[in-house]
Amino acid sequence: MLKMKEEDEEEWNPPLMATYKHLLDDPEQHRRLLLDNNVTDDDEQVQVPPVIDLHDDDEQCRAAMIVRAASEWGFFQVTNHGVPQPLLDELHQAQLAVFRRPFQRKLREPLLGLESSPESYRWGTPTATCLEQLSWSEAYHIPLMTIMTPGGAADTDTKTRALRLVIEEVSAAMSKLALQLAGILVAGIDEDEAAVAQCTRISTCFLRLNRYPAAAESGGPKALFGLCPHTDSDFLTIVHQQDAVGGLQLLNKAGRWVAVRPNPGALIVNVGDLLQAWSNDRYRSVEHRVVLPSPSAATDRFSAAFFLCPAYDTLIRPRCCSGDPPRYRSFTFGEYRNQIKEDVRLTGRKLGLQRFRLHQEEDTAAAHCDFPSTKPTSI
Ligand SMILES: O=C(O)CCC(=O)C(=O)O
Ligand SMILES: [Fe+2]
Repeated sequence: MLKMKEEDEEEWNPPLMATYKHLLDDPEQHRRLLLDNNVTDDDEQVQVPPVIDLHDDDEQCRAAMIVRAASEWGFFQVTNHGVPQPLLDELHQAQLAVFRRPFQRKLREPLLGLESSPESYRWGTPTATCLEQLSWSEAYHIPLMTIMTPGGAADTDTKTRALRLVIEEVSAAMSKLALQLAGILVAGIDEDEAAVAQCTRISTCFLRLNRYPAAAESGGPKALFGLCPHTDSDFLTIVHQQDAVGGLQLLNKAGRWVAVRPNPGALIVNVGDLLQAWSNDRYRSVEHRVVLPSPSAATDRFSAAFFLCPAYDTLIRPRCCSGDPPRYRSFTFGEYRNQIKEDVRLTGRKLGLQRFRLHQEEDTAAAHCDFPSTKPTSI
């Protein structure tokens, strides 16, 4: 009986439809989303971010490809990345179960049953005043510190312990990969060994588990953002698209949204704001978004993203080469994070790097804050 209830969609879907009905029912909102934002999930696959085989014997060539992709695209895909496929499959299964818990439980219960559980659950966009600001998704934000801190979980059940273990293993494998890639990117700019160490402390890293409910659930054939356009506020991100349902798109240099179709066996890597500032714009933190799968797909989309962040007191100081003037003032990660929170609170938007630019130029403003509120959202 309980099982049947848990499997009832009405029980486990967040009330997105009811909460945002006023926006969904407004044809003008849809017109703006379709025309101004060109939201469609069937972008031609005219370009694909480079796929880099990390087993390639030629280490120098591999590093050069990574540096080039980060400069030209801000995005690339890696194969033979060292995160075991069975582990990723296990995470996917665990994620299905996690999101198929009753909504009220997701709101109230900490995911990992830890005594101090800073992991948080987000659904929709509490501050959205138009469809362009609405992310039709739910997510768990899990700081690595949570799972690395021993103790406090002794009284949790077997399922929760198993979940914690798989999250721990994925985080460990992804952080190893992220550190390896960050090392290559940092070395591409700065020979100083200390620079690598400075940017790659993992105390503030986090894993995010995303679920994008099928568009059918939104009540019809409407285009919606699963995740609003944004840049990541970290150093480097690794994303696993867990199934064949696409939707991730990036804004290319020509200002065109390009679909990043799921590539089985590949992980997606993207440059974050901190790496862009640190590299004085040689690496690009590009805007990206998730568009909901077409209603005909009628399938939820799942992804997991690992965010490599430095310690809050790490100073991000642009590394300039050959007389290039610094384009940003130095700032700490903590300062950056607080500024984003403040901007979102006051304006509803993340202003990001443009806040720290020394010479105000055009900059893309993302509408989405990628740091969740620390409190679970209520209806
Ligand atoms: O779900 C995805 O493919 C991308 C997720 C993402 O961009 C994020 O969580 O910041
Ligand atoms: Fe992102």
